[in-house]
Amino acid sequence: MSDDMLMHFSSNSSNQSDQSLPTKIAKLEARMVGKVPSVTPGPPVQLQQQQPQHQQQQQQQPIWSSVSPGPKFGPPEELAESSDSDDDNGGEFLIQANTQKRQRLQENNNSAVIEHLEAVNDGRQKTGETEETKGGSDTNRKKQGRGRGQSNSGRGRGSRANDQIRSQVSVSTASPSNGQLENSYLKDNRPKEHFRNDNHISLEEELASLRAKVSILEEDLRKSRQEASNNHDLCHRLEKELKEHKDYEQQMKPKRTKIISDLLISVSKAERQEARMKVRQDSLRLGSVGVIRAGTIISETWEDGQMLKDLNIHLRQLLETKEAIERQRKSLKKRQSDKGDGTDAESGVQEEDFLIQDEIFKSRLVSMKREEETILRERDRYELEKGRLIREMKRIRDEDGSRFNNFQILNHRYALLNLLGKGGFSEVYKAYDLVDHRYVACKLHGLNAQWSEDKKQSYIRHALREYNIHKTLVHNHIVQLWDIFEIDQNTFCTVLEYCSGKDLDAVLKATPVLPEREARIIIVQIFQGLVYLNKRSQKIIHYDLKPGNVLFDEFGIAKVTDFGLSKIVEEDVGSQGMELTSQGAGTYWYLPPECFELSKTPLISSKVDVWSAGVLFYQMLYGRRPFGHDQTQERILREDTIIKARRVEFPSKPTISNEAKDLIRRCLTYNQADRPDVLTIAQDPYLTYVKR
Ligand SMILES: Nc1ncnc2c1ncn2[C@@H]1O[C@H](COP(=O)(O)OP(=O)(O)OP(=O)(O)O)[C@@H](O)[C@H]1O
Repeated sequence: MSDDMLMHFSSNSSNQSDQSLPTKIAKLEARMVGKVPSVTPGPPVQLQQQQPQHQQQQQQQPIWSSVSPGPKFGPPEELAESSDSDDDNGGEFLIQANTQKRQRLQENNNSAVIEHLEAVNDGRQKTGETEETKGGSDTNRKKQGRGRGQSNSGRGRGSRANDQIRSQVSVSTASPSNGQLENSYLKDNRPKEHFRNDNHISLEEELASLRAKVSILEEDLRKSRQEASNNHDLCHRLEKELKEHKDYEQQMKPKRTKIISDLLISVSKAERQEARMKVRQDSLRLGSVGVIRAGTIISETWEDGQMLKDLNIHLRQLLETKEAIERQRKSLKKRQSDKGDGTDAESGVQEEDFLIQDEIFKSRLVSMKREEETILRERDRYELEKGRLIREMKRIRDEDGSRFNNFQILNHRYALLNLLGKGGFSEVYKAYDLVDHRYVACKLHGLNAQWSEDKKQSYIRHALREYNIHKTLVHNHIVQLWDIFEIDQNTFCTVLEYCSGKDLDAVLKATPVLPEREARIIIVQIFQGLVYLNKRSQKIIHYDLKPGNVLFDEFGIAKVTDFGLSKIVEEDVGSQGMELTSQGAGTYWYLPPECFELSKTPLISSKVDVWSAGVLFYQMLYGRRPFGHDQTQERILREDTIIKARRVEFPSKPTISNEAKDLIRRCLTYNQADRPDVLTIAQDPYLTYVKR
């Protein structure tokens, strides 16, 4: 075997996955041809470079000189040309071609040998890289062929290299009669006896196992390529499918939106119908609004329904009977005292009869009292129902009169459904967010067209202020504000988290007194919301805490809402609080004494909310507000009711725990300076639920 072959092995195998394999093969081949001592481990090219050039020439000289250019191949120039395009030449051709090349190299003073080998090697590496990325393209094959010079054809890196190994190995082992090799062996002057048979066999075995390894690796490579190509196809197919899905989705979106909003509209229409039917039915029992005319003035009046009428008649009859019995009893007593000696001579009534008669009257009166109490309880219940009916009637009337009652879709996203209620300057609609797919509450703020431009601007400023405060608040016990947008010149909309439960005002109207346990968990949640407002870098005073501003979601979680009057606490504010510059129209029952200070600008702090929460808690427990319960707003102001509210009184009924009363006393501390702030009162054991 020649050095030339070694060079082939080394260069062909440079990109194999098992780097040591070609070296091994080369070493084995070298050993087989009797060059064992001259081949040291490591890439052969490197090996040759390390040797002095004259030594290389000496070693190569006999082989090259022994090979005469055969008539078949012609001059080296021709070979160089033909090798470029011919991919089908076998190993024999390669060896001869290289030999031709070598002759030329020798003529060039053998100095270009190493360069040539490096070029061949580089060319192959390059081809290997190109093929790895592009795999099997014709252009690459050509490049590869060129890169390998005459000795290589354009097949894949691994397979070509291995083919070459195979062909060259077979040349050296299976075809000892090959003229060139024969010649080289003979000229090398090495006796054939050098080859020991046993050694030869073991080397052949090793060679065979290496070949097997190579073919396994080739097979693996082929499979990996196949897999990569399959994955690529799959990826391509999935991408296509995804695009189709997206297109379909885009196409379906308007249809789906239409279906959803149609469904919502039919449900809402059914709800509207049901609500109106219920009102009609309840009106029969509980009453309705009638119209009375007095001259040109038309006013509305409430007319009780049959159930209330019957109850009232029953109650009146009961009272009349009671009065009659009282009268009877009085006359019996009179007769008894007139008789004196215990016998009514005229009527012959005995003393005992008097006593029995009186006992009958008394017993009758007691049972009538019981009956009266039952009727009164029933009437109270009807009164509550009547209140609810009146609110529902008002809501329906507001809904019928609203310009947003025709199921509009606002801002291309919010499908308006039914009216939830109407406030001072706003209508709140239940709506469906067609983008985020959830129910929301759309609060429609309408500016009165009659207002002056100044008033409109002031209202917008006010609403934007509320929005800017509210939008930053994210807490479980604060109603979330999602969005704001303009509808027209005089109307804009804020989008709020929808709370499907009643508000606390409606709850207390239906059940004026809550069990302490229920009231406690509500006030705890309100305080958690307040703590959140006071733990932010920009503290907020709600300033309008009242039952109507506490909403419940579907799970009964209480949430504070309506930040229309809230104040941002200035950073440099002292412990006494900040100046209340705009009083706002807070509800007087729930505001602390400092807010009624008229002689100077009041200083306020989070303690305002502590007072309001105390009033709320009291109201939930006792069914009435602690100060000015029966008074109008105007009267509270006129009579300085809150300014005089120095001490809170607790009714004897219902029975409330001392801990709850203590909390209320702390919240309703008259002096602002002595009253705990939100963060302090939140530590109260009654509000913490921690087992001690
Ligand atoms: N986020 C919401 N989810 C469900 N219902 C709501 C929501 N916000 C308000 N409502 C209901 O809408 C109705 C009107 O609310 P709004 O806040 O406009 O009225 P108000 O507080 O009574 O009036 P004002 O704001 O003028 O004091 C109320 O019955 C309230 O319970």
